[in-house]
Amino acid sequence: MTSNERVIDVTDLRRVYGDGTRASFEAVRGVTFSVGRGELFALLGTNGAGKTSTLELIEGLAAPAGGRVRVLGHDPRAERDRVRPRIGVMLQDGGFPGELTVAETVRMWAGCTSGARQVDEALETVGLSRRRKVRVKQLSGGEKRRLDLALALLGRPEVLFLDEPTTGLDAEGRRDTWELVRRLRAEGTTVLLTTHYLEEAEELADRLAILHEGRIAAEGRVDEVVAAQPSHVSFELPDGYFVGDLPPLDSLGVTAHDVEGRLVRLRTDALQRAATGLLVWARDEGVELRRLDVRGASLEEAFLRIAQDAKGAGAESGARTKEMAA
Ligand SMILES: Nc1ncnc2c1ncn2[C@@H]1O[C@H](COP(=O)(O)OP(=O)(O)OP(=O)(O)O)[C@@H](O)[C@H]1O
Repeated sequence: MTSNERVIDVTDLRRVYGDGTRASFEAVRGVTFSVGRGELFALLGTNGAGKTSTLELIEGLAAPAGGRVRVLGHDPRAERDRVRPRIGVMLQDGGFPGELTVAETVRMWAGCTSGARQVDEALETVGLSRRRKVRVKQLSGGEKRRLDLALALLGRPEVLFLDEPTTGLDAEGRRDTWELVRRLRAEGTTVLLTTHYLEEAEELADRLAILHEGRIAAEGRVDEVVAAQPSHVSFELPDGYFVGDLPPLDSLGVTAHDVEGRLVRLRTDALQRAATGLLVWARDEGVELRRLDVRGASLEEAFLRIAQDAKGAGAESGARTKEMAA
């Protein structure tokens, strides 16, 4: 369920590390996007792309070097008192005292949260009830992530920020968290999450942005981002045939091809036309296309391509400049 209300609105956001006296680094370089009420927006990106840096600006934990952030219509930093009670934040590392038990940690946190859930309910929600008496330092990495999530949910937030919520969870834990996030979203919670897992974005996100080196390289619904990528067909040339014997490749909608030994790889934006044309040709010739592989574009491919393209273009990557800090 989404609406036109922009619950999160980010315009030309910039973040610079360093104080200008040493080499500074611009980690977020003009990021713009918005998230509607009840929507789940995923920020994807390679290591160091700027996901956490962006999230922290939106959470009001750091001041932007440029641009504008609004959460629920307010500046999350200047108007922290108006924003903080309505949001839930799950950081990458909650940093809770290791000596406290799980239940004590939740109780302590609840003391600072208005309208907090009961401790039992909070632990039940994330599947930690049986670990309530265990000290935080004895929890596994995945259990710590669940505790972080329980604390983010304590105040029944309207807007939930999740920084890599399933890192360190096993497959079942990840599914459980996805289920919980889906439930929260169905109840109307707006969610902004960062993740390394493409499957997680595919499973959960209404829309996503792929960040690369501090900029948004692609944005939209999963199907829109994927549709911008080519599909692939590959097969082995039948004995005695050459590429020139195939039907004209442009008539099949093929945009690029390469040949390695007998293996032919085609790229196309018209997968059905290319596949049908080849199969009809093979049938008419009475030959078999061995090792035939017909593959639609995927989010993974979009992601890898963006990273690769940027690597090719990226002499400026990692540029550290002083003037950016100004
Ligand atoms: N405190 C800091 N001082 C200087 N540079 C920093 C600091 N924190 C992050 N950076 C740099 O900013 C860039 C973006 O980091 P950020 O943690 O936002 O990326 P990320 O996309 O969240 O990465 P990851 O997926 O690895 O968590 C990286 O190049 C990182 O080295």
